[in-house]
Amino acid sequence: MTTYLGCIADDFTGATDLAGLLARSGLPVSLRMGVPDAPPADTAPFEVIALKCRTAPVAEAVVETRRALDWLKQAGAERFFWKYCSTFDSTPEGNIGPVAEALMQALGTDQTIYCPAFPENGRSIFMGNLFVGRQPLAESPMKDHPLTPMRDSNLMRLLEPQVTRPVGLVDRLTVAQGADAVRAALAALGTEGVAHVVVDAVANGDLEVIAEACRDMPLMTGGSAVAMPLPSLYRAAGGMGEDAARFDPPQVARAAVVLSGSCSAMTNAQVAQYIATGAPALRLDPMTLAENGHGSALDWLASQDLDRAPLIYATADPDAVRRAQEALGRARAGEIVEQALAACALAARDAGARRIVVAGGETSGAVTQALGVDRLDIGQEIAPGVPWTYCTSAGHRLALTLKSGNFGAPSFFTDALERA
Ligand SMILES: Nc1ncnc2c1ncn2[C@@H]1O[C@H](COP(=O)(O)OP(=O)(O)OP(=O)(O)O)[C@@H](O)[C@H]1O
Ligand SMILES: O=C(O)[C@@H](O)C(=O)CO
Repeated sequence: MTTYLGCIADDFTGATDLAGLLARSGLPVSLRMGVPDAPPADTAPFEVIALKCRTAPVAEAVVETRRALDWLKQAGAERFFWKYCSTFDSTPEGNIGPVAEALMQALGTDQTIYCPAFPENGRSIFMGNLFVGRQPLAESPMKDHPLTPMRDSNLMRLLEPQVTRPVGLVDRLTVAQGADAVRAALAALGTEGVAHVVVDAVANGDLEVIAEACRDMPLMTGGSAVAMPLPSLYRAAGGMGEDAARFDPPQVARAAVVLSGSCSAMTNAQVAQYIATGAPALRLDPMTLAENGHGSALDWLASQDLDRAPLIYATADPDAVRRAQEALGRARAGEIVEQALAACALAARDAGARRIVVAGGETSGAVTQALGVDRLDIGQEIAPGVPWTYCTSAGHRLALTLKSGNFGAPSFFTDALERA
């Protein structure tokens, strides 16, 4: 099947978020975990490749995204989307800007847009400043993120040190005038040599305007929501087969496990609420893991009734995360936890778990890699940007949900388990 849009996501929860929003169109979306080794076959109109490169060294992220681009080109895609976090998570070195520049160069294009807005999840952009709910990004809980603390809310200032060419803005006043005004503003910026354009959006209507204005750009970049209108726009333009069947989720056994490595404020609330329901829960402490390994977590898991969906979590408040990072280093603390949760996922699968709920993008990357999952089919959305997905791991059909740190209601874990 022709691929209309080739998407590259910088983490695994971000990729399921994007795939879930594209799938709202009813058109088939295929999500590949990492760049497939085999050349494209059995492709969908919307292909998403999930990478784990949000916090990778810049050179590594550029190489991986270029490989993904080549695969998507081979699949026939002519337009591309670079998906990063709706809270613009990146280190001062990158990787959002350097990857965008590398993709632009490979595609021979001089301009792209940056629109991480996701109004349904409270992310809006006004005058180039990103808000999380009513708080500027740098005053939101994102200031304490374990890997990418966000200490500035201005997207132009965040992007400038990451790119070599000029950065500009199309503001909300222009977006409010419609797609032609956005196109004209982009063209005017283009004549001034502005390659990287942040575009304001505060509501889904703004995203529809922006998508309409930018749908023919070789490369768009942003959060998932600005891509959401694209399937309908491409379908309306004609030429897209209507016969592609929507994915029909399989029945999976009830046995489940919940694995949480996200330390976001929302995941902290979700863990607390799930424990309050009486669910069995085990807290992992990075310092203890560093000293003793994760054997005792596996022993605990082996003693659990998986029909009660036990929770294993390293989720902690910012002070506890800081203490662990001071003792072990930021990257090492993260890795130890990711390895432990990945080992728990494998053990749970081998013990019969067929529904696995994972919280956190890096954590999801570690878990899906451990499970050897290379492709996910997109099922029902549990919360905006968090669908159930289905895959095969060691011959077992599994339902997997990869929850972005900040997404979902406080009742998310129960909500998820009630819906698959
Ligand atoms: N108690 C802890 N102390 C230090 N680091 C931790 C702790 N618990 C988890 N981590 C690490 O923090 C990181 C959390 O990142 P992750 O991407 O999984 O969650 P997130 O950023 O909230 O999710 P998303 O990227 O979807 O928004 C992981 O590397 C995880 O291993
Ligand atoms: O855009 C978001 O907020 C999420 O899809 C994400 O990328 C979390 O890692």
